[in-house]
Amino acid sequence: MKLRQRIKSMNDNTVAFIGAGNMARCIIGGMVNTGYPAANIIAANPSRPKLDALAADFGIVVTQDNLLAVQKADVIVLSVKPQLMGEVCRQLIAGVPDISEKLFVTVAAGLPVSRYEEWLGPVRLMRTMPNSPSLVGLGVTGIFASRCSNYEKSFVDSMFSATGKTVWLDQENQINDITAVTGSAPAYFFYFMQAMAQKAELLGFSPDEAHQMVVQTALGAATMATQSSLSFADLRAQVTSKGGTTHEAIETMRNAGLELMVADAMQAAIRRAEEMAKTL
Ligand SMILES: NC(=O)C1=CN([C@@H]2O[C@H](COP(=O)(O)OP(=O)(O)OC[C@H]3O[C@@H](n4cnc5c(N)ncnc54)[C@H](O)[C@@H]3O)[C@@H](O)[C@H]2O)C=CC1
Ligand SMILES: O=C(O)[C@@H]1CCC=N1
Repeated sequence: MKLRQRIKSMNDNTVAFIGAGNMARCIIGGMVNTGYPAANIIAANPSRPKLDALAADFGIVVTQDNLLAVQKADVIVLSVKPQLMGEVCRQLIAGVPDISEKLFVTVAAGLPVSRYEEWLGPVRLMRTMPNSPSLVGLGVTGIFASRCSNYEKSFVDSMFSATGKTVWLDQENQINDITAVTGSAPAYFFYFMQAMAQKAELLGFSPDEAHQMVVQTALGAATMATQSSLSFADLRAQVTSKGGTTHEAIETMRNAGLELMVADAMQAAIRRAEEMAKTL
C-alpha cells in the first residue's frame, strides 16, 4: 500500500506505462510538457522503435522488460490493447511479488474492474477512457475508481488533467458511455471531415486545398462553440439563412437520417464495449 502509506509529493511517484503506443505517448507527452519529472516515467514495450522515440522526445526511461518497469513503479498504467491485457496481467502477477502495493490505471476499452480482479486480485484500480486529442492537450478522460484513496484519485486526476479535461464517473458502466461520447469520437469527426474533403476534391479543389479548408472550418466551428454560450442548435441557426444554401444542406442531412445514424453509431460503440467485457 505504498501510495497510501507513504504520502509522497505527487511528482515523486514513479509511473510505468505497460504498452508504449499511441495512447501512452499522448499521456506521457502531456505529463512531461506540464512539468512531471521525466526521470519518474518509465515506458515498457516489446519493440525498440517506439521506446527510442519516447526517450528522444521526452527524456523518459524506457525498457523492453515489463517486469523491470513495474518493479520500479508506484503507479502502473496498463496501455496495451484489450485483447493483450490478460496476458500482460498474468505476466505481472507471476513476476512482481509486491503487486498489491501498486496503483493500477487502465486505459483499455471494455474490460471491467471484475476482469482485472480475476487476473490481479483485489488491486486498487482506476478505469480511464482518454481520447486522442490528449496529444495536443485537448483531450477528455473519463475516470472510474475502484478501491482508491483520495490521494490516489487526485494523483490520477492531475495526470490526465495534463492532457485536457477529466470527467469523474460514479458508475462503472458510464465508462462505456463515455467511450462512445468522447473516446471513439475523434474518429467520427475525422470521418465527417474526410467525407467533406472528398467532395471538395470532386468539385476541383486540390487535396491540399480541400484538407486546409475543411480543417480550418472545423477548427473555427469548434472554437466558436467553446467561446459562445449558444447551444449547438442556435449556432447552427446563425449560419442557416431562410431559403438559403445551408438550409438545403442541413435538410438533406436530416432527411438522410443523420441524427438517428449518429445515435445508432454511438450505441454500437457501447454495445461493442459491452461485448468486449464479456468475451475478453
Ligand atoms: N487510440 C485511442 O484513441 C484510444 C485507445 N484507448 C485504449 O488504449 C489502449 C492502447 O491503444 P493504442 O495506444 O491506440 O494502441 P497501440 O497499438 O498504439 O499501443 C499498444 C502498445 O502495446 C505494445 N504491446 C503489445 N504487447 C505488449 C506487451 N505484452 N507488453 C507491453 N507492451 C505491449 C504494442 O507494441 C504497442 O506499442 C487500448 O486498450 C485502447 O482501448 C483508449 C482511448 C482512446
Ligand atoms: O477503438 C477503440 O476500441 C479504442 C477505444 C476508444 C478509442 N479507441
